[in-house]
Amino acid sequence: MPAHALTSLVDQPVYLALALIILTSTLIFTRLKFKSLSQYSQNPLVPPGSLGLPFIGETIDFLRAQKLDKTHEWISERATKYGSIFKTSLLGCPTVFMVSATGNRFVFHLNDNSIVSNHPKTIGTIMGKHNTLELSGNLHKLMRRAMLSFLGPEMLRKYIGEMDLLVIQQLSLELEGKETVKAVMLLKRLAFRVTCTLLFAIPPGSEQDLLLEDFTLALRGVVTLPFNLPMTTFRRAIRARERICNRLSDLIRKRRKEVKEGRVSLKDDMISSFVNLRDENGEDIGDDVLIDNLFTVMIASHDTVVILLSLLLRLIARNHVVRNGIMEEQEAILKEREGVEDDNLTWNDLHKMKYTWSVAQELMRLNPPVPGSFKKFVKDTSFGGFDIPKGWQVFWLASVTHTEKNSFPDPERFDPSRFMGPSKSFPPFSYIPFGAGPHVCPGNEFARIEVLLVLHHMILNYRWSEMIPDEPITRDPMPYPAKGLPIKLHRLEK
Ligand code: HEM
Repeated sequence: MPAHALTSLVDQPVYLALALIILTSTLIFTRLKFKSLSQYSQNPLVPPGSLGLPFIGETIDFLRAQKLDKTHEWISERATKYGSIFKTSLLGCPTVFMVSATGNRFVFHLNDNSIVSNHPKTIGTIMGKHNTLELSGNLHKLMRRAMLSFLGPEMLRKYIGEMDLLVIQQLSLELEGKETVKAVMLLKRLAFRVTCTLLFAIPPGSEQDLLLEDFTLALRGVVTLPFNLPMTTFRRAIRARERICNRLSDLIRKRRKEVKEGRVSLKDDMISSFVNLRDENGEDIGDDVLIDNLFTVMIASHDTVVILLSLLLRLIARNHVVRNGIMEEQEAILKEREGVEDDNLTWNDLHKMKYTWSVAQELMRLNPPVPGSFKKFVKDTSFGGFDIPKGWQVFWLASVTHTEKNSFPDPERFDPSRFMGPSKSFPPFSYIPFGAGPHVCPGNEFARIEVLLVLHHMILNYRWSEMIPDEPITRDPMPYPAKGLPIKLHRLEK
């Protein structure tokens, strides 16, 4: 899930002039708004820090740091200078950073009347205005419950075998006979296939392929400037979103009919479980809400899992200790399965993958796939002796508390054993790769299973090495290997 987006310029040069005019008018308008928001900085009790240049604030500097994978340093520098709560200004809005577990707790515990999501316009447009992250109150609870009925342990146990089969099929389709492959693209196709097949019951084949094409176009719209003009990335993304929504709308209609005729049960897939949802007054909640929420699941289950898996494959290629540890654990599981009738991995097998998951957890500590996101205060509030005015935003972020010395001794060291054994507990809100509070990720278990299955089959069948030594991570804004992680494959003899 993107933390924020403002990194690429409009892609058609003919629009540059027009874009500048729109940008200038937006700047003038936003500057007025900014002026009224930043006047609060005269208040000596607002957090210390610098609002930077008028309107632009520190946005350019922040984006540059992000692109170079130096966000952590950017924040730590200011935290050292001003303390664990400081102000800056990003994207035309005074912004507070709270770099402590207590700051995280404060932000995640505030209720809907005090704080709301504040994603950039591109995200709202592409995910839809009813997307789960923007919802609050009863409607949010209703949609989350419906999602969790599919993403909770009871259902996961049911479809582990199916997910295992899908992973095996997709890996053999992608890797059979290949000596090199771009891992990020492979993982994107795999993750999309798993979500569509298991959660939406859209069978693999041409329909999924067409959806993936549109999905890829739509995602590009999240990380561009929001100029809805012909031939821009944003316009193409909006069109792609419309086609996906039409398809989801057809599927909702079809499933509603099938459920009514008793041909499909509400427990068969997420779309079926959505079709009969009613609000607290028994009213239909509208297909537009259902569509936006299904599309949110499609997006939320994609880059997150792909980033984690890409970074894991990169790590395994680089670190022999980690590779050997995972290999040993997975071989032991394979051995224990000898003579077992069930062809596919089970819930029980996954629970034995403790070291493998600890590696993933430690990787998410140092490189959270969702580094953080914006929320906005809708009421004047105060924290740690500072006033935070209504209208200011806060950027909650995982990465800094993930390297807090008191919670994680020797924080820069990669050490999966932090997550193993009974004494692994960290202070609440210090480790938050899946967020926290009312919007905490409902797909964390689904993600865990998908990641473990892919690693199991990859490590037992292949050895791989990076084709670009020391390929860096870039944040555009998601933390991906900069060149898509091309790898050289060597199939292991059985
Ligand atoms: C490694 C994988 C994943 C990571 C690191 C991750 C992380 C997160 C984070 C940090 C949030 C909170 C965002 C916020 O508060 O602004 C979130 C929300 C969400 N995630 Fe995940 N996620 C992952 C996988 C998944 C998967 C596989 C699914 C679905 C199958 C999913 C579905 C969602 C949904 C629907 C939300 C919004 C929840 C709400 O607003 O109530 N995520 N995720």
